Amino acid sequence: MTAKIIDGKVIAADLRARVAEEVARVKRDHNLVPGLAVVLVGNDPASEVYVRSKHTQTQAAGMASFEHKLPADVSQADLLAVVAKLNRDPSVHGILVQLPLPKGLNTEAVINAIDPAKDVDGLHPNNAGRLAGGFEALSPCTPLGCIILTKSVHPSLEGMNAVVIGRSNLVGRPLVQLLLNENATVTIAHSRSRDLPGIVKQADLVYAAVGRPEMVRGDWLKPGATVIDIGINRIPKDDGKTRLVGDIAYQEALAVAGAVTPVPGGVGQMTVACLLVNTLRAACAIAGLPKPTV
Ligand SMILES: NC(=O)C1=CN([C@@H]2O[C@H](COP(=O)(O)OP(=O)(O)OC[C@H]3O[C@@H](n4cnc5c(N)ncnc54)[C@H](OP(=O)(O)O)[C@@H]3O)[C@@H](O)[C@H]2O)C=CC1
Ligand SMILES: Nc1nc(=O)c2c([nH]1)NC[C@@H]1CN(c3ccc(C(=O)N[C@@H](CCC(=O)O)C(=O)O)cc3)C=[N+]21
Repeated sequence: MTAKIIDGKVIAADLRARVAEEVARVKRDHNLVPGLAVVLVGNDPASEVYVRSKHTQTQAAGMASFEHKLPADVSQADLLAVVAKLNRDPSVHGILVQLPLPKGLNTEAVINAIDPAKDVDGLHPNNAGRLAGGFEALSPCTPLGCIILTKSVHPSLEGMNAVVIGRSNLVGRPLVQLLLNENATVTIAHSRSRDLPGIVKQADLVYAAVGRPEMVRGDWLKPGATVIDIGINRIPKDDGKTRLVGDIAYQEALAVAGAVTPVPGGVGQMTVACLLVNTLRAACAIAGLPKPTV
């Protein structure tokens, strides 16, 4: 058996095209140009790659893109002042502060300072709490992308056994909430879980958001399972360059699973596309317009 490869590139491109159509519509009918501001502190090369692709794709969708690069030694007060300015700026509808922040900065205070209406990362406690309560909320982009990729294989997740490995505020926890909203039965695993292979064996849907290269082995999987690999790990190659691998042993998974997402070309593609969706949604909500159809 060889698993279906879920093509994040194609699904993300389709989503971005639908966002671009809606952006053109709100521009034409309401003179509204959704704007996304990204704040990058320091110069982590991986973050710079992500921020650049976000910038290109935001503009390609017809939205405004603003970048704020701050030195790694920026003070907490100066960073908070940038956030406050973006909160007040009417051309900005989405604010993303790239994480992790350099040591010495208080991440929680920075997230709390973002206007929840512009919190396109869904990290502000208002949004995280609303999501956990089952209320409408801006939800984190990576989990949103995971749900879309899963539904490309299983249009309904009702009653399926899902295992989420990882419980971060950015990925694992919000993914659990979105899966509950889809009526899946959800198990949450983490570094203190016992018998992870045994837990994964029960799952129709496996989500790995750990940050450990190829941790989930093929023989952990239930045959036919749908496997969504969220991990992005940079591994050194012999030629001095690096390659990306996920948290799942991809070649092994292909032989056992029903469907698998590749890394790169899977979840990462969806994260950026969903950021555009959230920015469009935030812009419409702030402007008092009806919810967009994407
Ligand atoms: N594709 C994309 O768009 C994105 C990819 N990522 C990638 O996803 C991965 C996870 O990111 P993030 O959630 O931010 O990472 P965090 O480091 O915040 O969280 C990792 C989680 O994995 C758990 N964990 C660590 N070791 C083990 C283990 N041996 N067994 C089981 N669980 C373990 C931790 O458990 P505990 O809570 O007990 O410490 C924690 O909950 C990374 O590779 C990151 O690069 C992240 C964001 C977006
Ligand atoms: N506030 C905040 N929000 C985030 O959503 C956030 C963050 N901080 N910090 C870092 C992580 C990581 N992340 C990725 C997004 C896209 C790709 C992506 O586009 N990946 C491509 C490949 C990129 C490459 O080749 O390097 C792919 O998987 O196909 C990867 C990783 C968002 N994150």
